[in-house]
Amino acid sequence: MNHYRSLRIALLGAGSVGSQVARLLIEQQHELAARVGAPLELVGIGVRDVDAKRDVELPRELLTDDLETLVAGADIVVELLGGIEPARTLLLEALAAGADVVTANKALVAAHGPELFEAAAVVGAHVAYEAAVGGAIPIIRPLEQSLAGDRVTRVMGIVNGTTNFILDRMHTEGSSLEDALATATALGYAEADPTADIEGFDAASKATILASLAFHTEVPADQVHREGITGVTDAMVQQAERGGRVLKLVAICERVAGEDGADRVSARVHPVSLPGTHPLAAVHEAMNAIFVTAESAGDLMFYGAGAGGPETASAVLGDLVSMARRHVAGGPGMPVSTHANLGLAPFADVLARHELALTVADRPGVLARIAGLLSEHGVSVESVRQDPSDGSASLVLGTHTASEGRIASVLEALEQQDDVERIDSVIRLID
Ligand SMILES: NC(=O)C1=CN([C@@H]2O[C@H](COP(=O)(O)OP(=O)(O)OC[C@H]3O[C@@H](n4cnc5c(N)ncnc54)[C@H](O)[C@@H]3O)[C@@H](O)[C@H]2O)C=CC1
Ligand SMILES: N[C@@H](CC=O)C(=O)O
Ligand code: NA
Repeated sequence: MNHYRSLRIALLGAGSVGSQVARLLIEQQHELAARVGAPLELVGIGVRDVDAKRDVELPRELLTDDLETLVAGADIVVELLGGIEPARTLLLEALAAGADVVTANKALVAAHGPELFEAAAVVGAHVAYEAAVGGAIPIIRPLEQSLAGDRVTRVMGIVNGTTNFILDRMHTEGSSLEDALATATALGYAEADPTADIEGFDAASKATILASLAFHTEVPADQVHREGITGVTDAMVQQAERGGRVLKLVAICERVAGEDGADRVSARVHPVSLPGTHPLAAVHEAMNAIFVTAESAGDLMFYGAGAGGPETASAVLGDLVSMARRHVAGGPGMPVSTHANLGLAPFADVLARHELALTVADRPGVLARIAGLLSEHGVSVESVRQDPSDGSASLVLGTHTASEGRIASVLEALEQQDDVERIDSVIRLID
């Protein structure tokens, strides 16, 4: 039986995720109340246009375009608007009034997390954001709580459903990036502005969040090296396939030892080419998979739906139940841990193997000259493939492990080389 008063839930946004959260809150209200020990009363749903047509039918009397007033009376505010403003201001107002906050907004948490956490700490409230990374996959809570006693060394994986969907369709169906993006958008996976997905901003926001949690360090979003998938061509997809490989967009967050012996954090997002037998190669459609390596726990793998309305709503409701239980039981929100305060490793120091595809003049000694140029920059060649065609040749060079800085200077030098007609592609290799 519930003896606690109803908890007032204000929902901001009724798009792909928000409409599903509203539906589930209404359909499962008795079950949720039993789990929390108090009824969860959806007091309003903040929308732009109360008369807009929606896929999910929502009670008209709950819809309002006055988001400020809605937030003012709430115990828990669930933000599913996306973007920075007005989400940031509304959540700061909610926290200042003592409400807990649940959000799926990785862009906001990555850019303004510390400000929100600080505002929550002042009033003993909490900001929960499980849905912000990996959609339905529990990954925030494992890093924040389950692994709080371990020393995480690496978090790596596929964290953007839209780009995984696109690359998967390019491989399996020969789709174009544009067509596959249109399908991903129709399925509710893409951001309101899908540039965030395809240019890697969304994955970089998630890398910021993962690295900050894993390494107990504030990692500013602009310190995450970011490359999206707009440079991935059909030719690159085919070239990967010829080698039995698959292209994926990955986020890699690592604790690395600097030359002075001090640990630093490296966080980066870019496409990689990995063997068809790699576990990440089996992550299809909009699924996500995240590997966490910790000193005592060893390797852990988290896999599931990284995007989608109902899937993401599951993580939002999980946070909501948890926040609601805290209201019933009492006690302050959990503090955010940034005690390690590690420095950030320069991207130029990151080590990787690369595959360079070049179109070169088909004349004697080219290969030797190019290999010599790489060697002058401290990069050694591990493998070479050459296909002659009409006076020029396509050359695919696999390098041994080299720093990103050395590879950048090799690419600059290749641009100047008379033998090199063009650099067709550069992709990092994962084994
Ligand atoms: N769609 C997905 O698979 C996932 C989305 N997220 C995050 O969840 C949040 C919501 O995403 P979606 O539901 O996909 O977006 P959406 O674009 O489908 O929904 C957002 C809704 O908020 C409304 N909105 C935006 N600004 C508003 C304002 N100022 N006043 C009133 N209404 C406003 C929009 O009109 C839209 O209906 C975003 O932060 C997104 O990054 C997180 C994980 C997965
Ligand atoms: N647009 C995002 C949604 C989930 O975070 C994605 O495609 O992963
Ligand atoms: Na999640």
